[in-house]
Amino acid sequence: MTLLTVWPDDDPTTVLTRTEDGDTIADELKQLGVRFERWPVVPGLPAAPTSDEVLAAYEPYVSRVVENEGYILVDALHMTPEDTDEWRAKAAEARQKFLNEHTHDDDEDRFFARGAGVFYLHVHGKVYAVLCEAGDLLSVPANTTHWFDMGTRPDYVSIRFFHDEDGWVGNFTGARLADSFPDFDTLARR
Ligand SMILES: CSCCC(=O)/C(O)=C/O
Ligand SMILES: [Fe+2]
Ligand code: NI
Repeated sequence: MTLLTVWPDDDPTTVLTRTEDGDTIADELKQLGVRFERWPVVPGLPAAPTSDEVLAAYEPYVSRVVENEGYILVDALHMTPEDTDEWRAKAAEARQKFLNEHTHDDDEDRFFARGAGVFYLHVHGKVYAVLCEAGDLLSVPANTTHWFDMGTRPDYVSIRFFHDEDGWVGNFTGARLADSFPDFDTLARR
């Protein structure tokens, strides 16, 4: 289940909000300008799908977001566990990059077609951790300070939407709050 946990940004031991209720999560996030939606999960995607396979499966939903939000580039990323040291090294490197707090000049719309990941939004002196699971769309507005944890064994397929041809560009703040707050493995284990 999707999970929202909120802490003061200077006290990861004090939980201000913890909810798995989709409507409550959507309402809380709306106050930050963040869109949260749930789409029906399409079964039968390959373990390591191509972008085209993922986009075809979710075509009507993807088209609606593209039309409503004016996106010009859409792709799908996947992390599919492999039992090799090479894969584990690649996964650890990918994880570390997104654990660094950053912003984007573009909105960050992500739909999870499989698996899970946690977006940590650092806004108004609080940290909002959204554990997204398959079927969740999260739209983080441009310039929102955040980090992302895919966990120690990343396993997800995510559709990404962009307003320009440059694709993913992160502006790193240099902060590393990720080391103080419960990580993906901890939140997903509940
Ligand atoms: C779930 S897609 C990979 C994460 C990403 O693109 C990002 O910017 C996280 O903050
Ligand atoms: Fe990001
Ligand atoms: Ni691949």
